[in-house]
Amino acid sequence: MVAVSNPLIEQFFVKQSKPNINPLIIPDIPLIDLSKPESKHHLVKACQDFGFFKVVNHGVPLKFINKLETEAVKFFASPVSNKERFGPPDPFGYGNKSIGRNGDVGWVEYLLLNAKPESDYPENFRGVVNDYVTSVKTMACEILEILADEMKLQQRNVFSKLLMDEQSDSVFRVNHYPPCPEFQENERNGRKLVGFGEHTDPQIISVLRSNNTSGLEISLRDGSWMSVPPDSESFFINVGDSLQVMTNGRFKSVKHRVLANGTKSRVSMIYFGGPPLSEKIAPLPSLMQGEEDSLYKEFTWFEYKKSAFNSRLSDNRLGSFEKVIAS
Ligand SMILES: C=C1C[C@]23C[C@@]1(O)CC[C@H]2[C@@]12CC[C@H](O)[C@@](C)(C(=O)O1)[C@H]2[C@@H]3C(=O)O
Ligand SMILES: O=C(O)CCC(=O)C(=O)O
Ligand SMILES: [Fe+2]
Repeated sequence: MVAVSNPLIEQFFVKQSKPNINPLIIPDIPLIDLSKPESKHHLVKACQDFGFFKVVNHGVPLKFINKLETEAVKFFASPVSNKERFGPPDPFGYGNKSIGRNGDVGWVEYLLLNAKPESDYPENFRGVVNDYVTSVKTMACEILEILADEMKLQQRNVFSKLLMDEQSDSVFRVNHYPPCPEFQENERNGRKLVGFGEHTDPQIISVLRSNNTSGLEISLRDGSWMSVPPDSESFFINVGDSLQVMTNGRFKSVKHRVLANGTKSRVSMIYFGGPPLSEKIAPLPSLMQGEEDSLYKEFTWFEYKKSAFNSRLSDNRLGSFEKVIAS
């Protein structure tokens, strides 16, 4: 069979992909059960080894999750003219296929919102997003506080206070990856349709929940891609670039991407916990050992965010903030 060569579709295929992981050596995604005290001992290792883990018994009420998903499904199913009332994203609002301002595209439509409740949310999202974000933020802060405890940092709120701050620059996003029937043929030919191209998240921590459609993949240390089995009852946590810097590279900001599907639509919702714009992002002094040097130049979240939003999705955004250490 011949692959579809519709030029409009072509741009959504992955150009060069590192191999998928060898099925014989698939590692387990770290699983953290927040109701089990012993689970906390695995958190630091998960952030160091993967920068990614799954959370169960998270305490986020199911009714908040379901209400938000219902509204999201309704919104994306509404006429284009309705959705476009909320676009284009500048930076907040409705977007379709175009991601960011620098030419990235994906087989996705989305709503990007300020995590602080705002009156320009689509009507039905107002209270619903607030309930959901408040609850997810509480869970993210609990995780960040356990991490601080486990790393024996004196201030257990050293990370979480950045999300709790009135000025916290946090973002909320709902993504919809519609099925692409034209893609089925290409899938059989081993081609991959990109929903959201490979990238790391710039913030401190991202909390992701999706419906039961697969698509999310994380990049492992050897560069192979591992597919994350979806689980609508759990949350997935990504370490962001800022947490990598604050831990002087001990935690890894995980590279990830989403592949779209020929038949099933994927709906995901992600809270990106970020610090206030004026916050200095630097390795925590209390974490540095002996003569340990900072791996990064000094910058504020404002400076990093500005540089991130001028970059392409797959760029190594932290690269220009790394120090050249003389050997
Ligand atoms: C191509 C881009 C989209 C993005 C801004 C950027 O220039 C590079 C980072 C991208 C990202 C990834 C994580 C989040 O989804 C996001 C909202 C963010 O903070 O950084 C997106 C940005 C976006 O979609 O505008
Ligand atoms: O939609 C997803 O599952 C992940 C999307 C993502 O990584 C992002 O929006 O930054
Ligand atoms: Fe992401």
